[in-house]
Amino acid sequence: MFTTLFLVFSTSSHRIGTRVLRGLCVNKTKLLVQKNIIVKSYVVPTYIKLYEKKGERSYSMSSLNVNEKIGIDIKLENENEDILPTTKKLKIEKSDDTVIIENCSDTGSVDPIIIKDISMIDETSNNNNDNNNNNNNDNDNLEENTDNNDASTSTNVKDDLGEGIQYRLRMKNVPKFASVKMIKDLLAKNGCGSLNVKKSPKWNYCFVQLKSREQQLEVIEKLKDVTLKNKAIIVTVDNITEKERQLLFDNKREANKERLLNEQGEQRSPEELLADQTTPLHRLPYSEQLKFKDDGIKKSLSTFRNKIKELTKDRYRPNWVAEEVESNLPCEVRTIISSPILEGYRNKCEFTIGKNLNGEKTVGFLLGAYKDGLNAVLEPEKSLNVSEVAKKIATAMQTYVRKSEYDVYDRKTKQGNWRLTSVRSQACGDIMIIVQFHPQGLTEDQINKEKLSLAEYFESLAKEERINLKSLLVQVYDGVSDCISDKYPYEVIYGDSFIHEEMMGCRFRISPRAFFQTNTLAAQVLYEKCSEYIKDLCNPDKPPPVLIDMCCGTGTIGICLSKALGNKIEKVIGIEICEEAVEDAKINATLNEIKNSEYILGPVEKNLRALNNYNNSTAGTVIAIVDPPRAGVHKNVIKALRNCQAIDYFLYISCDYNLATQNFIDLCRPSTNAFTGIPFKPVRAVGVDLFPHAKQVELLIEFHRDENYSTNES
Ligand SMILES: C[S@@+](CC[C@H](N)C(=O)[O-])C[C@H]1O[C@@H](n2cnc3c(N)ncnc32)[C@H](O)[C@@H]1O
Repeated sequence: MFTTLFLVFSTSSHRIGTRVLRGLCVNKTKLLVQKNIIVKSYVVPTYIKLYEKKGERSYSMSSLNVNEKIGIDIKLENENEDILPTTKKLKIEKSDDTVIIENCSDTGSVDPIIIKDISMIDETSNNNNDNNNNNNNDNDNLEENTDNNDASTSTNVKDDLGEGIQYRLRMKNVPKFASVKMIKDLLAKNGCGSLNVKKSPKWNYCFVQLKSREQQLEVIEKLKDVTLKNKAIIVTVDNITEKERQLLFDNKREANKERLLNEQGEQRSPEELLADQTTPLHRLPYSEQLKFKDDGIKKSLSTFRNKIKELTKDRYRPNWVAEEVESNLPCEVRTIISSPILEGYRNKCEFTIGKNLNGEKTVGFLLGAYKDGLNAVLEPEKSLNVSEVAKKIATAMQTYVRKSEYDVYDRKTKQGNWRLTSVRSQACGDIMIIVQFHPQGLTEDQINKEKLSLAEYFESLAKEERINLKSLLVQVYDGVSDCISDKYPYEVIYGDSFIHEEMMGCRFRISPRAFFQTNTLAAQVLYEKCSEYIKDLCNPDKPPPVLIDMCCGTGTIGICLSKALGNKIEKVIGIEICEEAVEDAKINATLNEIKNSEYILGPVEKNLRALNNYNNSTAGTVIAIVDPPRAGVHKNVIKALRNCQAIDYFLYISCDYNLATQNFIDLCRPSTNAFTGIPFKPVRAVGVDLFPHAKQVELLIEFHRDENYSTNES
């Protein structure tokens, strides 16, 4: 009865990680898994998948469900009497370096199984398996391991990686919206120090880079029992050599390239492919685009209502959820407001410098992501949302780069110098250009010479083309990210280090790192809507309101609203994480004669004293407004809002309503130990289209304190 079994062990949710164990079933008396150093920190798995190899490349899968900590039931989905009985009870014992799983089934008809000499590899080292429940991925995993399934040759592959080993950990159960910063903070908070983290917004996992095996083990230990957004973090070792990493990456790229090219057939021209990528709704008439966005908003708000319904099943149910409404919407949702400008509306574009399909140096957009295998750059000539002046600058940069003695940066070989050009072209005419350059060992003199030449080139272009170039900056960057780095400095090589924009009769200074809404004219419509909502909330018989502008950027919302209300605001308090933006906000308040303002630098979740100050205020109204990044705000912000008795009104502006839904839920859910204070209720909502031809839309929701809550609660 010899057979080869593959086991996927997953630990209990609050413990370490998942591993693939590859082994040889010797006979059916005992299942023995010899552990290596990594398994040291393992606890008894709660979830096991067992694969039985049938022939060269065929596998069947069985589920082994853990029965508490002392045993597991085996249920063979693909039953094979020769190998395992239909259902087995297995007992698990573990010592420091061994896990023994033996049959304790009372049928006793078949002896326990022994699997020994098992080599252990990381489940994730050779594939993209992020989901233990994904059979395909598990099978992929096995496919990759079949070459070496003879237990006698087993080794801990991660110890034999040889040269260029990268000590990595894969952290799973990380919310997609979690930023690198959020994860770094979590690591630092748990005593792991400042570590390098790699994460894409599409991943529900991330990689943590370490210097040694010892550090790796230390971090694993420190991350035991750590949770993020209420989910236990699962950590697995994911060591890899640079060569292996590149190979995996190349293979994946090739596969993706094939997939992308075959997906829609070859009928689409590269320009169409790019248009579908950057402006996926461009084929629809604008009225249909608006309907698409309106429907999306309504669907998401209906989900939000259902969620609150669910949470209030056995307890107080607020009126806005209890009432039967055909639309199932939580509040009045007004028709989406269109953008006053449909084309060329983007005031910020980041162009990649690379090679086009003919191998010529080009400045434009990447056709597909580099990781997807399509790394040709296409000129933005036909891009609907790029302004004419930004196109002109991209073309000029391309001309410059084509003549340059330096090559464009190659994302694969990491050779070459010219990397990116970012163009800010504000509605008022101000232009900022940032050029990113890889030093590649050039001397300071060589780099300075290049900066000088670039400055002369753009200065004369600005004169010839009547471009209001206010700021030209260079970032010398030798990192790997494909974006303008937040950490590396900028050097001003022409003009100032900032530009200006005008909106709602106000003027704003914008520094290179500061956020500014990408469609100025539509943002003005959005802010006008906010001021309309706020005017309705202001009681003329009461003292003027205090406005708390969370994630205030350069101070736009607070300043515009203050002006729109005829400066009848008691005070504007802005909280913002980006230092340059806070500096801008302070200057902008002065520029616009807003005297009663205060700006706080730091994450809003850690700077809520602005709210606490008003906790017992009985004077005027306090209105909070938040316009957070895509992922929404930290739940502590919502907690503080609920607990701040002075705040009866809250405006939420979201550019990703699906991601913000959790914030809406936490704001409106019945009081719990975690979310104290009287909940809010949605009162009205409206979408404003800041992104014609793209899928995003801004959603403004007005929330009020649910005044019926305490009296109705049973
Ligand atoms: C969508 S922008 C809105 C900016 C501004 N309200 C406006 O309309 O121009 C989000 C802003 O939140 C800031 N931000 C991101 N995370 C933050 C945090 N945890 N605390 C405070 N500000 C944050 C960003 O730097 C950015 O300026």
